[in-house]
Amino acid sequence: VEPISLGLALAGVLTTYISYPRLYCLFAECCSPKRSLSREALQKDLDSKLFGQHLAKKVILNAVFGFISNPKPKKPLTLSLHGWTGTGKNFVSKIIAENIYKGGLNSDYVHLFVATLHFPHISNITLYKDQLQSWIRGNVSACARSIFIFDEMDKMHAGLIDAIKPYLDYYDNLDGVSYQKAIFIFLSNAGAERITDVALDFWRSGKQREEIELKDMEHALSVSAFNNKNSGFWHSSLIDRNLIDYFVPFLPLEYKHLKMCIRVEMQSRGYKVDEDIVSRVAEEMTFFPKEERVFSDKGCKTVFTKLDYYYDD
Ligand SMILES: Nc1ncnc2c1ncn2[C@@H]1O[C@H](COP(=O)(O)OP(=O)(O)OP(=O)(O)O)[C@@H](O)[C@H]1O
Repeated sequence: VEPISLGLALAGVLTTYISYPRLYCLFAECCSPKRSLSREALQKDLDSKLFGQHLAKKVILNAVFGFISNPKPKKPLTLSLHGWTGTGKNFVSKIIAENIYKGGLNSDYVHLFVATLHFPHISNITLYKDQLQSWIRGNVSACARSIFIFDEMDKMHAGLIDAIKPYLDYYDNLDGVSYQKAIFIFLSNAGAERITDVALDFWRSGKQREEIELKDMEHALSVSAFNNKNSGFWHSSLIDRNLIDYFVPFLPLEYKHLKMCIRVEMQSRGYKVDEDIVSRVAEEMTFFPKEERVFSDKGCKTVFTKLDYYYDD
């Protein structure tokens, strides 16, 4: 190919890319993808991948889809996910991220903060506050539809989260930046005991777990519970100002849910599902309360490493 023709061809491709951003976004990741979130795809993902969390599924599907479909939200979407360890809080954040951005958690527009990793020293709190503010400001300036996930919120110093309070509020813009299209997801174990109490009451009275309704969890996730000194709750000021849109309860997982997690893992490793191994791995887990052994201590968290023992060749 002669250089002039090649140059013209390249220029043509470049012009097409610039004039048709939609075409460009087919090949590279874009902020605020034109292809808006598909409710069906998100629902399918939640139904097929997330086990034992009927309440979380419903709230998340409606909250995320409603927010993304709204062209002019008045404030960013703020979800606070609560529950026992290993019940799917990080996992669901990943599903949300993947349904909005192709790259999921690895997308340039999705940012994960882990309290003990990114903000370990209380003595550096002033520095962390400045860093967090400028990090969020910078990322939202670059992409309004940025997603921020804060893990281990109950281990985060309360003063630190106050630094992002203005960004979660109903401002059209702050210093020229609008945060109204951003999504903030907070993960914590706060309230897990109370959620478990409700689930246990249902189990003891012979009711189906799926009969638990959000209103049954109201007390478990009530402001008074979180403002209780012993609850370790971190964001009472965010609650006072009604800046959290949804409190999402994650129920403790039962034996049958562990088996579902193990089957998925076997399949993803390319093994044929062996029900005997599934039961043996699930039985190795520890359950509580001691007498009834209903809920898994670690949710689905360590089932995967236990599986290694059976496939060590
Ligand atoms: N409800 C669930 N349905 C399907 N898989 C699950 C569920 N809960 C957990 N898992 C599996 O277990 C892994 C660990 O769970 P995850 O990290 O989401 O727990 P978590 O609730 O965020 O726990 P922690 O509070 O300790 O951070 C997930 O990556 C997923 O593979």
